[in-house]
Order: sequence, then C-alpha cells, then structure tokens
Amino acid sequence: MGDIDSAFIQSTEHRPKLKVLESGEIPVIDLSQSNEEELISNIGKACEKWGFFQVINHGVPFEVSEKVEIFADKFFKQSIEEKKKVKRDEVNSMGYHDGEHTKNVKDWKEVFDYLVENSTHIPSSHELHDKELRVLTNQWPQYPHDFREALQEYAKEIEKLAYKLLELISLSLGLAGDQFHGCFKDQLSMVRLNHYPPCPFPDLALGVGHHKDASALTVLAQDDVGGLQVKRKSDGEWIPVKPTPHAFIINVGDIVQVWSNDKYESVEHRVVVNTERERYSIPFFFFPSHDVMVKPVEELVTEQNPARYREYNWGKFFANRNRSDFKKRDVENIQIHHFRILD
Ligand SMILES: O=C(O)CCC(=O)C(=O)O
Ligand SMILES: [Fe+2]
Repeated sequence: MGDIDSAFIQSTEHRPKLKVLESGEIPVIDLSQSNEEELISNIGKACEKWGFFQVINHGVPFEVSEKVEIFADKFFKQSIEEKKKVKRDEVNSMGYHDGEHTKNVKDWKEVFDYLVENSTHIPSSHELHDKELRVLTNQWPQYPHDFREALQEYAKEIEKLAYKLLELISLSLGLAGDQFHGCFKDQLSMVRLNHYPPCPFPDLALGVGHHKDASALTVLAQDDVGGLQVKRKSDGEWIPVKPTPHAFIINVGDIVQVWSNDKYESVEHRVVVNTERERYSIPFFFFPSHDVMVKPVEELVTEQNPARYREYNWGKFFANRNRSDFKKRDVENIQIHHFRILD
C-alpha cells in the first residue's frame, strides 16, 4: 500500500468516520411541478433547513450531461504529461490542476476548470488599491476531439438552470424573480470537472476537505459512486448525499448567504474517498461579474434585522481565493466571515 504523502493527511478532527450515517434526507424537488407557489415554498424551506437540495425534471437534456461525463473520463485517462499541457498556474487559474489544497490540506483529486464565458475580466491582483483588470481565458486541450464543444454546451444548459434556480430562490426570499440577474452580465461562473481516483487511505485523506462554496449557488452533477457529505445544520453530523439518477445537487453559496443576510446559509460540505472506485463530479459555480459589490439586499435589512456584513468586491474575493489553491499557506484564505459586522 505504501505511505501517504503527508500533504494529504487531515488533522484528527477533520478525518472522516468510515461508518457513515444513512442518507436520503436531503430534499428532492421536482422542478416540473405545476404549483409554483408550492415549489417556491419548498425551495425556501430546503435552503433554510439544509442549504442543499436535489432537483429532478430540471430540463437539462440527459445526453448533454452524459457527453460531458464521457469526455471527462477520456481527458483524465490521458498521461499526466498530456494533461499538464493545459495546466493552470498562478496567472491562469483555468485548466488542469492536481495539487489543490482546501483549508491548507491537499485534496485527493484532479480537476479541469473552465469559464462559462470563455474569457472574462478579473482584477489583476487581490490588492484592494490595485484597480487594474486583466483577461482570464480558457485553456482547451487538443484531445479529446470535440471536448470544448461538449463542455461549452453543458455550461450553457446549466447556466439556464442556474438562472431559474436563482429566480426561485429570490422569489422565496420575497424578492423579484430577476433581482440578481444584472449581477451576472460579465459573469465569472466556471465549471469544474472533478476526478477522484481510488484512494487507499480513506481514514486519513479527503477528496475535498470541508469547505463552503464562494458562489451565489452551485449546481452539481455526481455519478453513482457517492462521497459528498453535507454538515447537517441541526447537529453538525456529516450526512451523505445519496446519488439520485439524473438529479442535480444544488447548494446555497456564500453570496446568497450574504444577500439574504444569513436567512439562507452556505453549508459546509466535503468529499470522502473510495478505496475501490474512481468518482466524477461536475460542479457549476454561479459567480457574478468581477465588479459586483456583495452585501445584504436592502429589502431584507430592517432595524430589527440590521445588515450583518460589510460589502465586499467579488472580483477581489475571487482573486484572493485563487492565490491559496496552490500551496499550503499558514493563514486561512479569505472568507465571508471576515466581512461580518459584529454586534
Ligand atoms: O464532488 C463533490 O461532490 C463536491 C465537490 C465540491 O464540493 C466542490 O468542488 O466545491
Ligand atoms: Fe463545494
């Protein structure tokens, strides 16, 4: 079996229990249901109680998702030299990467990231005084053929679903359906292909360490292997999300937490590894444009419920996060709680 590289070892408190609780609790919501009021209410309840739900009958054609899964497998099965031809680096954060750290511990996975908009503006640096922008562009591999077309088609389909979900979430908060649409004009949204190889150290390593997504919301496809766990709000237990055929897993991200002034929380989640089977998952992170200032929505702020966050610039937050993905750093990376107004 050999020894595990110490970069992968989780601290004792974050190591997974090998015996997991029964799953099946995360709500499954049918988006095709005709009673819109009930649909909105169910989404609101799921956001409040879990921060996570699954959707079925979502309108994304199965062939589009299936194609991406096949291409993902073809891409990751190539040699490391081939994959590294589209390696991400500190300047271009899109492309292939096999050294990501979450909370300063290395994840047992490899990824391929691409932007939904193909190229978009981001701040040149995380420094607040630096107003310069630069263009962030996708890197596409030569092989597999038609990889780019399949992945872009997928992104466009999921983007439609993400707008629809954001609309339903806005309505559930008592806001206009299109309240946030303007924030995504020059969006930084990206799709990630996650490949988790089998791992002989399931008690020490994680596929992705515990974290919250920085997005407004995340739309995740997973295969039938399982491994995603969500921290239950009521008692802090890690609950597995059972793979549901053709469903997407939706979670509230940090931005919706701030917009909703903590009504909907961005919930911690992580991925445990599997000793026998490799696993694929594909999150779509719905990210606003770089110039969006994120703050609690005015309509949701009252004297009794004052704003709990100072505003922050999304582009700078994004640039700051990208710095920490490469190596173990001694400090915690940027989090929304750094903008919390203490009472
Ligand atoms: O693989 C999964 O199920 C989740 C991955 C995840 O949480 C992430 O990439 O942010
Ligand atoms: Fe995540």
